Amino acid sequence: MKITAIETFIVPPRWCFVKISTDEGISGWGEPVLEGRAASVAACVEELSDYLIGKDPGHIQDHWTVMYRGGFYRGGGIHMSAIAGLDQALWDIKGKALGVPVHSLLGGQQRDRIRVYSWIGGDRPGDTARMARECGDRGFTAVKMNGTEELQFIDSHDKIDAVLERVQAIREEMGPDFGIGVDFHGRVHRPMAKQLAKELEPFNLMFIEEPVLSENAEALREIANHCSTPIALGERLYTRWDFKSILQGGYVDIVQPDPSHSGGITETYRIAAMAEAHDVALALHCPLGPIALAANLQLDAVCYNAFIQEQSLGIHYNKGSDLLDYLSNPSVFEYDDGFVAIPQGPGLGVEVNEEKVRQAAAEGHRWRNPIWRHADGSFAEW
Ligand SMILES: O=C(O)[C@H](O)[C@@H](O)[C@@H](O)[C@H](O)CO
Repeated sequence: MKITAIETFIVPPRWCFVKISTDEGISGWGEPVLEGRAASVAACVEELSDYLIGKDPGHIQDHWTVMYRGGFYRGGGIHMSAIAGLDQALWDIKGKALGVPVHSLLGGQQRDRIRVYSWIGGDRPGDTARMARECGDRGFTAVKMNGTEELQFIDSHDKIDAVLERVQAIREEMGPDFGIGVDFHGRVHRPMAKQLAKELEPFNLMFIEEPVLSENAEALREIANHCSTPIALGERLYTRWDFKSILQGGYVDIVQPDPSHSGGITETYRIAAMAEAHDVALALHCPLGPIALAANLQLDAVCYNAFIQEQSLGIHYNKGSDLLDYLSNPSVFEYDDGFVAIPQGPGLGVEVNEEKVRQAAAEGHRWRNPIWRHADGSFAEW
C-alpha cells in the first residue's frame, strides 16, 4: 500500500483535520491542531507530506522517527501537533486495512469504558454550581472549571475567596464524592498559586491543573511539597523528553498529554508508560474534535493508568459546531452513567462525514484566544 495524498481541513469551531489517502482506496483521518495555530500546524503537515507521499503507511514507527528526528530541529507544539495528526491517520489506516480497532493493534483493551468529565463555567468561571448540577443530571460524575479570572503576581485575597466560594457551592450542590478539577490555566503565578493550592485543600478536589506553568518546575515542586491535592499538567508538554524531568522531579500526580499535541498515539502511549513507571495517573487532554477524542479513547483502552478522559461536548469553545457534527456515526460517543465506551469499529472507530468536512473547510476559521489585560494595562495570562 502507498500513500497517495495528504489533505488538511481547517474547520469550525477551531479544529484542523487531516486525511491520508492510499492507492488501495483506504484512507485515514487525524486531528493535527494546536488551538489558535491551526494554519501553522497545517503548513507543517504539508511540509512533512513531502516525505510521506509514496511511502507504505504501515511503517508507523519508522515514519514517526523520521518525522521527529529527520528535520534536525524538533519538538514544540506546532511540529508535534503536525506529527500527531499524521500519526493518528496512519493508525486509522492500519486498523481499517486489518479490520480491527487501533487498541487491538496495541495489544487489546484493558478496560471497556472510561469515565469522562465535562467543562463548566467558561473562560471567566461563573454559574458553576448550576452547571455542575446540570452535568450531574446528565450522568456526569466529574467536571472541570477554570479557577480564576486574571490574577496578578500578587493580587488581593478577594480573588481567592471567589474561587473558594465557587468550589464550595459545587460541593454543597453535588456532595462530597463528585469529581471537581480546577484548572489554574497558567493564569496563576507562584505567589498566588501557593495560597490558592493550600486554601483549596479542604475541598478534596480531583486535581488542580497547571497550578503554575509547567516551565516553572521549581515552583511546582514547592506546591507539590505543600499540598495534598493531586497535581495535573501536561497539555503544554509535547514529547517524552519534555515529560522526563517533570516525572523524575516528582512534581506531578496526573499527566495530561494531548494526543493531538504530543506526537499522536505512538508518542502519547510512551509518555503514559513513563508516567505509569512513576506511579502517576493519566487523564488525556482533549478539548478538541471527534477524531482527537477517538484517538484518545484508543489510548484509554490500553493505558493502565488512565482514570478519566476530557471531552469537548458543550465546551465553551464549541460555538457554532460541536463534537458530534462531523461524524456519520455520532452514537459512538454516547455517554452512559458518566462513562463512554471504547469504540470497537476499525481504525479509530469514527466515521468522518467527509462531505460535511469539505463544506465546513470552505468556511474555515481564524480562532484565536482572547488577549487579556490587567487593570494597569499590562498583559494578563489567559
Ligand atoms: O484543559 C483544557 O481543556 C485546556 O486548558 C483548554 O482550556 C485550553 O488548552 C484551550 O484549549 C486553549 O486554547
